[in-house]
Amino acid sequence: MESRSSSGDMGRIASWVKSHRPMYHRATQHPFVVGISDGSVDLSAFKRWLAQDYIFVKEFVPFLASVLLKAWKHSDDESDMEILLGGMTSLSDELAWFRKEASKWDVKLVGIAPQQANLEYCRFLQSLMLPEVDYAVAITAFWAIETVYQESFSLCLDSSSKTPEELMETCQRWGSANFGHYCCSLQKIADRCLEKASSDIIRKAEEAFVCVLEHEVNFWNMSCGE
Ligand SMILES: Cc1ncc(CN)c(N)n1
Repeated sequence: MESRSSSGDMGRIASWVKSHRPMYHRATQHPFVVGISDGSVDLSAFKRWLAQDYIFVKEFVPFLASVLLKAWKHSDDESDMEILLGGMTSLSDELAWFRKEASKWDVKLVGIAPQQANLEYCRFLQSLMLPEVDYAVAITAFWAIETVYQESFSLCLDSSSKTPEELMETCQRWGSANFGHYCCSLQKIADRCLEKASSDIIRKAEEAFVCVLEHEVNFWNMSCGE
């Protein structure tokens, strides 16, 4: 595990992205996303992802509420609340967008069972919602979850990508520069919290980061039908 001193001026988060590069790459450049960006995506995989991600995002709302509660209790910077409240607003938009997108693709959202990888990811979110989980750990996980989607979908907006027109809205939702700025704000919060954290909390935050990457890879695999 890399310490701040051995990573020079780099923040803790950037140093973890560097030290876990292969896993980070697997989560952010998964064949599912590469398939969207080169136009080879299997639309039945996209539809499966859409229905499963709707279930995930519904679980993500109480998780963000728990992060907000921790910020309210423990943060020494009032702007954290503003940034997280902005995140809550975009989640509300996101849920409405899923319903609209599902009707466009004729995908059923009601009565759909979460698949194993989704269930495990949601269980992980629930474990992070416990009051004993430190704010630094929860905000690190939150940053990682949002950032995997930002990095993944921004790949599909590259000028060299061949993303199908009907999937562009999906890619813009998470791949836009705006969403990128939001992820940078989350990274700054996480770095600030980690600067003051004990070595035990830092270790737990790094573990949470790696766990998010593993769950994201499993979620993409599940969407591909594996
Ligand atoms: C599985 C997953 N990871 C991240 C995101 C981005 N909120 C999402 N919607 N779904």
